[in-house]
Amino acid sequence: MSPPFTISFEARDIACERGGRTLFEGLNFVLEPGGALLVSGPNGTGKTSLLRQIAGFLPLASGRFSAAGAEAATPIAELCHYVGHLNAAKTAMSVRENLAFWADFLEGGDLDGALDAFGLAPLADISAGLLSAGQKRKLALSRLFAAPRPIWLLDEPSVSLDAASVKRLDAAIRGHLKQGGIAIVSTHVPLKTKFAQELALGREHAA
Ligand SMILES: Nc1ncnc2c1ncn2[C@@H]1O[C@H](COP(=O)(O)OP(=O)(O)OP(=O)(O)O)[C@@H](O)[C@H]1O
Repeated sequence: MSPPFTISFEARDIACERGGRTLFEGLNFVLEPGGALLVSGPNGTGKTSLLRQIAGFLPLASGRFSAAGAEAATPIAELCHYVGHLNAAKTAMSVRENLAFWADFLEGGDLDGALDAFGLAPLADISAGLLSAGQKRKLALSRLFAAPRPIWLLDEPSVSLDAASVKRLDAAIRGHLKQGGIAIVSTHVPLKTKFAQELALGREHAA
């Protein structure tokens, strides 16, 4: 699937239960191509859970997600890149091998673009296990460029990043939106990215 993207994404009447508790219910939003959603709320209100539901890792208690546009027949999970708290890197493999794995697995192939996206080219032959926390996060984010996917799900993507890298992340999200991509982002760090909508999850289950 090559940019520019034409997918729009709808969440209708979404509910989430974890450990027998209802975290949220009746969530609705629509994102057009180029739209970004900021998911906010105190700790424990379900930001990660919502992103994991969209990525297909967590079942819906009710509701449905749907996509419309040229690639709408593709399962939602295959339209998404999910970058969560875990960096999903194989520690014994080099940076390049990790990205090559993802490019292959996601049927992409822009390995050089992925290595350049967050400045990892000089570290290409280092084992991922030897990277610093910030470098590991950059490796996880570089996956966004290993294969084009229209919907980016980013859970606290700036954690461990230095100021220059946060700017790079911000610019990467804006570039994705310009190509018609969609970004759904949970962040406590202010970004220059213009979020079309904000979804503030409630406080009743905060801990
Ligand atoms: N596997 C699980 N079983 C039961 N409850 C869980 C499970 N995983 C998470 N929870 C609970 O679900 C709630 C929401 O967690 P979630 O990680 O989605 O919140 P969050 O808004 O992303 O929080 P934070 O801002 O701290 O990252 C929390 O109360 C958490 O304890």
